[in-house]
Amino acid sequence: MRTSIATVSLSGSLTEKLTAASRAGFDGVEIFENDLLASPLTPEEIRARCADLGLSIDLYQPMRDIEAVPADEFNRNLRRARHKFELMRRLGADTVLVCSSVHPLAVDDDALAAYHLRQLADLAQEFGIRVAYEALAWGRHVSTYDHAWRIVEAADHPALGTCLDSFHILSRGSDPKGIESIPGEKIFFLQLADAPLLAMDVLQWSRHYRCFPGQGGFDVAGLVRHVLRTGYDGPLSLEVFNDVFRQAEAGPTAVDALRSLLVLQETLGVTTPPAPVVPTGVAFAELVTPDAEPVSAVLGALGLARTARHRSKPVDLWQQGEARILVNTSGAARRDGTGLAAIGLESPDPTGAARRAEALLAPVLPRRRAPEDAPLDAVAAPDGTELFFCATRRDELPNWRADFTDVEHAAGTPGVQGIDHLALSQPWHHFDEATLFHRSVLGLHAQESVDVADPYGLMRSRAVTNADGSVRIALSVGAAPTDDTVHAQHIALATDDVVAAARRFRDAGGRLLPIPANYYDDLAARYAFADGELETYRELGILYDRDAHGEFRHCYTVTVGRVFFELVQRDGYRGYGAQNAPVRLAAQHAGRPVQ
Ligand SMILES: O=C(O)c1ccc(O)c(O)c1
Ligand SMILES: [Mg+2]
Repeated sequence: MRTSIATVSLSGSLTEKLTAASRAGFDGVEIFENDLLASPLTPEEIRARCADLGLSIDLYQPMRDIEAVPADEFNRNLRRARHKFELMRRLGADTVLVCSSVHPLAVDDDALAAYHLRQLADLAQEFGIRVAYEALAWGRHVSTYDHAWRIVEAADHPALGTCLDSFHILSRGSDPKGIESIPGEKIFFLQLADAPLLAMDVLQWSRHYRCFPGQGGFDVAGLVRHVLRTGYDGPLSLEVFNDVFRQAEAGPTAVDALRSLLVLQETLGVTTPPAPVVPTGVAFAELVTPDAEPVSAVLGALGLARTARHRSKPVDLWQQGEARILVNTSGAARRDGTGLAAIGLESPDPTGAARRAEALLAPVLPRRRAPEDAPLDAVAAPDGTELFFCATRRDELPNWRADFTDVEHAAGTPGVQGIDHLALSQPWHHFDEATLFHRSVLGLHAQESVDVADPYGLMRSRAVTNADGSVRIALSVGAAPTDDTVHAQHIALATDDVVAAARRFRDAGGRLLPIPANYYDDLAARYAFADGELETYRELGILYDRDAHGEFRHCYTVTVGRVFFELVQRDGYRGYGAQNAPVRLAAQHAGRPVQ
């Protein structure tokens, strides 16, 4: 199907918006009136720019407060409409959106509304223009799609149809099944937006919190299914008013937007991109650092051993059990300190996984490798983390491990069994995009988002996982864009005895994050522990939580660069210790070196 996006969904000048929509691969745009008014380009120049960019202008919008108003007011509206239709002729746009009136003088009179819309359609027809009437969820007298349709039906004019907007329909809890009784050719336009399920004023909800389909809580695909049954063959057009997208860079937002429509069409069975290849484990996590020494000291104390070195690059493999951590000191390594740069995901079909990623607009990374290295497919996540699709122990497939040569090493200390989860902080304007990316590109399941209090802001966190929990990635975003505590990343290592692992770490010279005594007093009030248990936790800085599935004990190392480690003992527990995160964040702030 054709894809379109309203310019209001993207940041920047009109030219920047059009360029971003075109680069992402959209077929058309809805031009939002304010974007045109603020543009130095003439309508003819905008038309030419769109043509050069391969974009059709699918809708001009909106016209407001047209119908069911007093006669003199309506006559002024017709005069205004004539101006706009002339403008649209210059633009080469043939459909205009009219949203239901919120005018204080508008009357509750469907016959009058139909009469006015018929006159407007008569005028529009002279210009070869079609009028699409949309019910705003907060319209004064017309606020539901079926009501708007009844008026359009009564007006009975070939240049008048309706515009359906998933936000207005689903935010009011209307049943979208009734859409099927509208003839497809009378649905002149379809606008799509999702939104998180919030209990708030619907106008504020619409103007600030809309998001792309699949990023909120509405069944947008279900609604589109009803629309398609009518025979509607116009574009799927995104109209998303969102405070974050207004500030984010237009280019990535447009890609995120188009990805949402690709996934939607897949859900509807309209297209069949390569199927998701769900990762089955974490092959490795790769840290880049300007100085290997501090991070190597922490890894050594955690019981990992430096077992191998890349044969052509300055990359060491540290290992214990199934936990594999690469430490990369190459020139490409970040100058801003130690960071988590790449994740190796164990994939049943690495090539298929890369094809899926590419079909969903993930940037496929060039294979920066020596001729003898294993050809690894990799894509970039929205935060820039490189995701490698790996086949670690399958002889028939290229194995990244074969690029490493074993080095002599002491055995390391058993205790750590594998990587429990990875926590990646997202740039503040990429959070919804990151969730949709991990779900759609990698086929991971997104859990509910949780809010965590940080002393200097609120952190949102959302985990994406595979079915058996062997891949768990916790995505988070902080309120303060420059706060490096909130922006730290971490690697959580699984152990079946966190007390022993924490002791060994400390005895080997490692520094655990100290946790305040008040936390343990509270734990004592909430749970009954065996004699001495709480004292041990207090001594080591071990945190405790419990859910319906089991108990959770965990502790943290101090931070190196932007990275810290967590030791995790998960006895059936399914969460991530969100209950304890505020205490952990406060402790990390307190422990930061004074600047
Ligand atoms: O919020 C508004 O005013 C507005 C304008 C045009 C639309 O299509 C819409 O859904 C909302
Ligand atoms: Mg709309």
